[in-house]
Amino acid sequence: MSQENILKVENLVMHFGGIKALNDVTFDIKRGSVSALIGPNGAGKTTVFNCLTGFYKATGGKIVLSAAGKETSIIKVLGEPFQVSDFFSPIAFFGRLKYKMFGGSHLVNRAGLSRTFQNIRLFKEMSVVENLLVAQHMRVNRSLISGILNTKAYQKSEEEALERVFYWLGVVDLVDSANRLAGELSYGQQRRLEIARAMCTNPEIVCLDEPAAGLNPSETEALTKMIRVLRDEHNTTVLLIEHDMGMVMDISDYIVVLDHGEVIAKGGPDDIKNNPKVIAAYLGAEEDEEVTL
Ligand SMILES: Nc1ncnc2c1ncn2[C@@H]1O[C@H](COP(=O)(O)OP(=O)(O)OP(=O)(O)O)[C@@H](O)[C@H]1O
Repeated sequence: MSQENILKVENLVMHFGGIKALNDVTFDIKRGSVSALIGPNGAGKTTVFNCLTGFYKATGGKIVLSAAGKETSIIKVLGEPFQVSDFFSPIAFFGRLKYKMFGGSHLVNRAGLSRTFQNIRLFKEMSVVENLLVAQHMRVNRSLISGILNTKAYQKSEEEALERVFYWLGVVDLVDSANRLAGELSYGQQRRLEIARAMCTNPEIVCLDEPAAGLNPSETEALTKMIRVLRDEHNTTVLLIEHDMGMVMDISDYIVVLDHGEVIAKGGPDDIKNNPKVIAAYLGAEEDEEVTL
């Protein structure tokens, strides 16, 4: 994969019984970009996110993440079915067995990809700080012996985790709410906390599922600035699903449009705005009708 692309999705297929949610979805995401996945309701956007982040095991296709200095096949680390050829190659067999036993979405996160959810999923009975500490459990020193002996290395690891918490709370403007329960925060604050939680795992690419849903215009504007900060000051690639077209066109370097589980257009905001197929998909308009997004 070219160094320019952080994510390569090739011929992705996802079936739920008889429902073909995704059919041959192919796109690349450039490192350091803000990209958007858009499309009408039911187009398959969240299903793509769920396949990328390991919540679903795709029925077919390839997803390759180029982060943390290596290429990771997301479908492989989730545990693929055995192939007949594995029985002639012990290396291939044990490679697949390892991921069947120990693979999962935690490895996708460790490989450098994290996400937020369309329906906020915070630990509402825990404080803001605790939510961000829990998110880091894969990165901190988890040795039982070190914990019991409270070793220097253990203390240092805890201090670093706390520093990361306050760093990201600063970025999302929630330092003043650090000790409040997550469930007490306003909707917009909870959305920002979800972003901070995703960023605490130090991802190279973050997938935001409808980050502006339910936000008022000034909150959406603040969110737009925050996403630019992630890209420009933290070198994080951002892939978002969003229905707010004003925000998508304003912030995106690249847009992929899905309809009925298929990619119907890809390109910059100007190409997408004027693409008759996209207009037709969104507005149910005829392709030659004069409608703009
Ligand atoms: N777990 C599931 N089981 C069965 N069908 C599913 C499942 N998840 C998604 N689908 C189906 O896949 C299709 C795509 O759904 P998806 O949620 O990905 O669309 P979307 O583009 O994210 O829509 P929205 O903008 O409304 O969130 C829909 O027909 C949906 O019913």
